[in-house]
Amino acid sequence: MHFTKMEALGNDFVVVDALRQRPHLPAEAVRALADRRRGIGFDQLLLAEPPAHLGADVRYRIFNADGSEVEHCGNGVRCLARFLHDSGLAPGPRLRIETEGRITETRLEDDGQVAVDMGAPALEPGRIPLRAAERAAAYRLATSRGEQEIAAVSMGNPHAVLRVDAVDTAPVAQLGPEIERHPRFPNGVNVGFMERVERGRIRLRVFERGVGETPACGTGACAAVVAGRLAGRLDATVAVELTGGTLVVHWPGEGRAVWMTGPARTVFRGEVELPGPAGR
Ligand SMILES: N[C@@H](CCC[C@H](N)C(=O)O)C(=O)O
Repeated sequence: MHFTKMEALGNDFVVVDALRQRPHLPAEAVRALADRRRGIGFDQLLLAEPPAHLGADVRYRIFNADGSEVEHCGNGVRCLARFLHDSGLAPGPRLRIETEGRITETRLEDDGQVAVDMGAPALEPGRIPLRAAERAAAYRLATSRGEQEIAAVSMGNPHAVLRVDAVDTAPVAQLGPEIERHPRFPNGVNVGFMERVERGRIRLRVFERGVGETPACGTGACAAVVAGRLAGRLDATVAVELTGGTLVVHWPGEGRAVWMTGPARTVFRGEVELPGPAGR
């Protein structure tokens, strides 16, 4: 299978062109390829397929390193736009990319950055999904470290956002996996730890569902800005400083789309033998 290894702020991807090849990629093959010693290594595998929706340039599917298929990936969609452009599959600077049930518009900027319209966030518990009687600005979750207050946001995929005083000492490794699989989130959840620095700047670490802590998470950055804006603590444009670098997120407010801008880069291209039925 031919593939392209890409990264955005250290969040890394294997992009597979399934327009010109037809790889068979069951969950165990994705897990084997994700292995950083025995495979290629990545946070997500992105599969570019022919679009099902009229007016879309391409459809793409997203698989976490644990083999689970998910709904959206903010850094991934920027890498996919860069891949489609650089490989000549969609040469224009503006693309319409189809993911599960939504069209995402991307724009390649003159300075090499990629901007993406991430759509409007969903905040109703049923759409996240979160088990809660009604929508609230904050929910209380029982954890082994006591009750935690979280905001819950769907950017197409589910996010819990916790406010912390200092992101460097936040209990990401302890609370991340616990909240990721908390019974209140029936589909699991990505967990963001957000430190507000000023109205236009936050620091963020994200424990990604199906992966673990990553250097950057695009949908996580958007969810954190939405949560901070709804709490009245952030301006419409925010620099989100993640471990791997900075994303700029712009959200005018409820009912409006979130825009995110940041880098997306090809690291190398390669060919890999797909793991056989016995995983060899
Ligand atoms: N890296 C991502 C998010 C990928 C999906 C996530 N782990 C999930 O399970 O929803 C991003 O940049 O948004």
